[in-house]
Amino acid sequence: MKVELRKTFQFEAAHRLPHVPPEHKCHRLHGHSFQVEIVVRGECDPHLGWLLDYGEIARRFQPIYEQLDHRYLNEIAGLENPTSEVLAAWIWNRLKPVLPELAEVVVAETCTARCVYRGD
Ligand SMILES: Nc1nc2c(c(=O)[nH]1)N=C([C@H](O)[C@H](O)COP(=O)(O)OP(=O)(O)OP(=O)(O)O)CN2
Ligand SMILES: [Zn+2]
Repeated sequence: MKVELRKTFQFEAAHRLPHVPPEHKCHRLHGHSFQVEIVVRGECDPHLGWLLDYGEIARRFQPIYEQLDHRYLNEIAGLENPTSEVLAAWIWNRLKPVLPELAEVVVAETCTARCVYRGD
């Protein structure tokens, strides 16, 4: 039985988008409660009744979370232009090697906008 698990995390961070025109609101320093959804897909273990412990997803995401929470994202290597798209790919590149079942990274800066990255 193939299943998909979704585990959501929230972190607080500041950013600005240096490549948009100076009059764009996102050119200014501002902050978000970022929501990150980690999605894994695979075969459900018939004995355990799960693909992966949700807690295991959290443990593997934790070192990445610590690099992001309460940070100024523009100061982090690879996040000099921290759009949702760049951040989703940045998380994917760090998580996929330790979580091979990873299928999607979803990044939401606000309640109304989100970016989905599937590694391609
Ligand atoms: N494709 C992208 N567009 C925008 C990004 C992004 O990362 N990728 N980022 C921003 C800003 O960081 C902004 O903080 C979030 O934008 P927006 O959804 O427009 O925020 P609002 O809360 O102001 O949205 P409203 O629905 O208009 O209130 C901008 N664009
Ligand atoms: Zn923003």
